[in-house]
Amino acid sequence: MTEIEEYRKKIDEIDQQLTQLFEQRMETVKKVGQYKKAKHLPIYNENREAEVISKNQAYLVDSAYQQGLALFFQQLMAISKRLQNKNSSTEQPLDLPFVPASSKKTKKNPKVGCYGAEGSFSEEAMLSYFGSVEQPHYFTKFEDVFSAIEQNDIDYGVVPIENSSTGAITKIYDLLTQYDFYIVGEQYIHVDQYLVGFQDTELANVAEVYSHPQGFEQSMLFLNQHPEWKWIPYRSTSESAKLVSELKDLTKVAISSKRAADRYNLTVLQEKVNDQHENSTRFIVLSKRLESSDVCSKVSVLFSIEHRVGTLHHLLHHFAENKLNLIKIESRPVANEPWHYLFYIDFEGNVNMPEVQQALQTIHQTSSFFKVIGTYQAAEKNKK
Ligand SMILES: O=C(O)C(=O)C[C@]1(C(=O)O)C=C[C@@H](O)C=C1
Repeated sequence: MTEIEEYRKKIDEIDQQLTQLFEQRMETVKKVGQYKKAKHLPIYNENREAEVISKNQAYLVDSAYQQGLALFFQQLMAISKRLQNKNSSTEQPLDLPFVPASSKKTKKNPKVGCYGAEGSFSEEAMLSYFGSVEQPHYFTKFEDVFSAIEQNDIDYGVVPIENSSTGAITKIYDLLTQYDFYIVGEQYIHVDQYLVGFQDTELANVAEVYSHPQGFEQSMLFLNQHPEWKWIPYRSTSESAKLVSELKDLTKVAISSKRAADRYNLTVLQEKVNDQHENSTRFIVLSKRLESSDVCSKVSVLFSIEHRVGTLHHLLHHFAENKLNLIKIESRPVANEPWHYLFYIDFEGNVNMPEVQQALQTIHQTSSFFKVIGTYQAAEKNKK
């Protein structure tokens, strides 16, 4: 027998013992599960799990294995919880207030609104998503879209949530926690920013440039070439174009879409001033109701966890365990609780898939706060 064969023989013997012990442990875990079911106790017991890990770490002779052993027991207990869950009928399926979704094309004259004015990127996203909209509503501030949904002035609201160059639009994430709404759709829009003004405006005479902070942020390289210009942040890029058009002052320009320039009779002074050529924004469609159908291929959840080492790792692990592809994670501070965070996760799947149900169930049990904030059809990313 070669040296490696001898080692492997030894490993095989150890594995056989481990397997026997694993089976014994699972049989016992099953009994604990039955006990918990009878006594209406929750499956997940955070303190007991911490105790199992620390107790066994203390048995180690070589402390270099501490972390590895902790991971080993975390995995083992994750298997236990799955087993207990499977054998327990007291576990309520996640109580999600779904309404069956009709196709977005067949919705009967919904009242729809978007952030920004006519000519805005949000309007473009709204029209791309819904096809056409009868009497669209326009809102100056992100929050206005949310309160219009709240007051039933509109059934659906379209807002930007993320830009490919500048990242998350954090205000929207915060509003998603403040309002109890759901994401029912998404739309990507290719974004090119334009410097717009009057036909007779000369760049050398410009004193002020108006835009939404996102417009400035996406066009930094261009703006840095004109350090003498004063940046005036305004409600949205489209409203900046509208304002410049109304002010009729050749020293004032705006950064906006070409559509907004056309809408407010302005001229393009400089094309595509955005830093990154591949610049696109992801918009979400919000509603008071959680809609779901077979075509939904993406799920968004919001949760918070205990402020302890390893909790996030432990929770994210449930996605991998259920072979679910995580698309995005975003964290936002919890209001009035310094250094505590809310996590937003988008992942691929449909809520009817058993592995999605399983992951949602476990995350629900493991997190201190949990909400499914949307199920929807993933949109095409490279929409120009
Ligand atoms: O001790 C329990 O309460 C169990 O259900 C067993 C077990 C384990 O596998 O050790 C499983 C899940 C709990 O979260 C804690 C521990």
